Amino acid sequence: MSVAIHVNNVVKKYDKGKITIIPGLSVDIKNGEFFTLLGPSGCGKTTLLRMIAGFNSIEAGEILFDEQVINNIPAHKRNIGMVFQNYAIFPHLTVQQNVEYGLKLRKLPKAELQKRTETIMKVVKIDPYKERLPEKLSGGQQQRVALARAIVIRPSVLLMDEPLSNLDAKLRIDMRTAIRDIQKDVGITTVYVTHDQEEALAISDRIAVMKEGVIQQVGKPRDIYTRPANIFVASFIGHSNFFKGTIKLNGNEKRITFKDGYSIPMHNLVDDVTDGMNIMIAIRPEQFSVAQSGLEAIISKSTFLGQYINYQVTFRDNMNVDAGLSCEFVQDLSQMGNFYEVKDRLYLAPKSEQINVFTADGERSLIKEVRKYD
Ligand SMILES: Nc1ncnc2c1ncn2[C@@H]1O[C@H](COP(=O)(O)OP(=O)(O)OP(=O)(O)O)[C@@H](O)[C@H]1O
Repeated sequence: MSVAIHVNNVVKKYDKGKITIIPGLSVDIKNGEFFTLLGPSGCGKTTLLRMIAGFNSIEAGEILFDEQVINNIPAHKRNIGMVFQNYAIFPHLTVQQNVEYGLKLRKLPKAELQKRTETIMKVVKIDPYKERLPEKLSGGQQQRVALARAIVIRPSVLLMDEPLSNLDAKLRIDMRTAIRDIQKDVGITTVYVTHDQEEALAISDRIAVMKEGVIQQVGKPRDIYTRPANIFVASFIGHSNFFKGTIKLNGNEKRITFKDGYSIPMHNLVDDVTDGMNIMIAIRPEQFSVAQSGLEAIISKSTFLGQYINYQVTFRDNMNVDAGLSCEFVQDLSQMGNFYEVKDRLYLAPKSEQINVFTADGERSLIKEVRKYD
């Protein structure tokens, strides 16, 4: 029923071939996986999703569902369920009629049609409203109807394009949990498009981070957050503070040195490095600890966030890259020592086993572990 999706070197051009949006993209999506395409606006997420759906032509390469090439199979024969941002449910049909619509088109026997409709309305928790028209439902309920209508036909693949972006913040969080639970319940291969990194991290089995039609990294949410493949991913997912530095090799010892001369051991975490090599260092706010020695910083702002305090700091000699931008570290209240005030001076020691190191141009991680996610 559900299938794996193989995208092999696909190319998408618009404007009679004058503009290339996707220059040659490959990715394998596993059967039953919740797979998210994440990237900034205009990077080609929707374009790729529409190629899988059959609404966009494919200029080169091929897309397969399991072993079958689908390039030339029209959209309505690909057995796909789709959910969009604007729900796209029929306003003149009740909830139940909306859900059973696709089954009627497929001329299912009445008993089977009723059974499937009832089951799916219970799964997505819309059965109490089955007689209502969509206008009498909240946004979240309407989106559940759209989801039920997409999965009741038992599609091979479920495609979702920013399905939560019309909902308010709290409902978005409730719905993303619901979508994730329902997807696991039904076990259907799902490709989900969003530009919201927090949503992607919360909902996905794996994420492909895209930039200008090119996949930058594919991986589990935790791996992408902890071991980004390049500076684009490190800055797009979560917050990172960036510093320039150099590699120091001394026998078997590998260290990184910051601009002010402070250095820390990198043990065997980095490879493919040479002595004196220029690098870019990315440190997340939670990857600093306050210590006796480290990078000298002055607190410029402190924000109490309940579980955490977030401090904005400036470093001595403005040594961080983009010194004009806020540089942050956070203190977990459960491990709280001192509180700090604006203008306090302190030393921040990077946790060397957690931080990330890249080539000077930011294009490639030098952390050995990243390779295993390729
Ligand atoms: N039919 C079209 N003709 C020409 N250019 C198009 C067409 N559709 C999309 N584009 C362009 O292709 C690029 C990628 O668009 P796409 O909608 O895939 O991006 P996206 O990553 O989904 O962005 P968003 O998050 O804003 O929806 C954009 O620059 C867009 O302007």
